[in-house]
Amino acid sequence: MRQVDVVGAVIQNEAGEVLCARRASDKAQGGLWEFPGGKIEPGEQPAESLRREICEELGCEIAVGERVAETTYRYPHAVVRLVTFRARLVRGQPTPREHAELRWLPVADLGRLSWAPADLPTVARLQAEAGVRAGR
Ligand SMILES: Nc1nc2c([nH]c(=O)n2[C@H]2C[C@H](O)[C@@H](COP(=O)(O)OP(=O)(O)OP(=O)(O)O)O2)c(=O)[nH]1
Repeated sequence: MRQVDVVGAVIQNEAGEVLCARRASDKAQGGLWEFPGGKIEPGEQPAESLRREICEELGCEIAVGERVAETTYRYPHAVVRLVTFRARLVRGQPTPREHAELRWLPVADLGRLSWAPADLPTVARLQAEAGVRAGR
């Protein structure tokens, strides 16, 4: 089965809210929420791919920080290895060029969205770090 390496950005604003992006309905995992990002192209370093994808998808610039989580998830169409990184905006404001919707949410509320399955370990990690109890 096709294996894809994907990077996702956990972008937080000054209030600590996390930028959540809803996938367009015509894509794989359409309508589900994700951390914006995309596939690593051959020869790219993960942080480089992430900066490129955010620029293409959201029209802004980020600085990439430490890794949050890494998961491998077997979807019907491919095996996705997702690595998420903390990131902060350094220029511009995120604008949805490819996503159906963008939303800033407090970490405690992330569990209210329907996430792509590969993203759930990142959500759990962020909530554990913030001391949010499961099921809230
Ligand atoms: N960008 C991103 N993709 C994710 C996340 N979680 C997750 O399961 N995915 C999946 C969805 C896609 O199958 C794949 C990433 O694809 P992508 O966003 O680069 O591209 P796409 O669906 O437009 O790709 P394509 O196959 O149509 O070229 O990883 C996530 O948090 N961010």
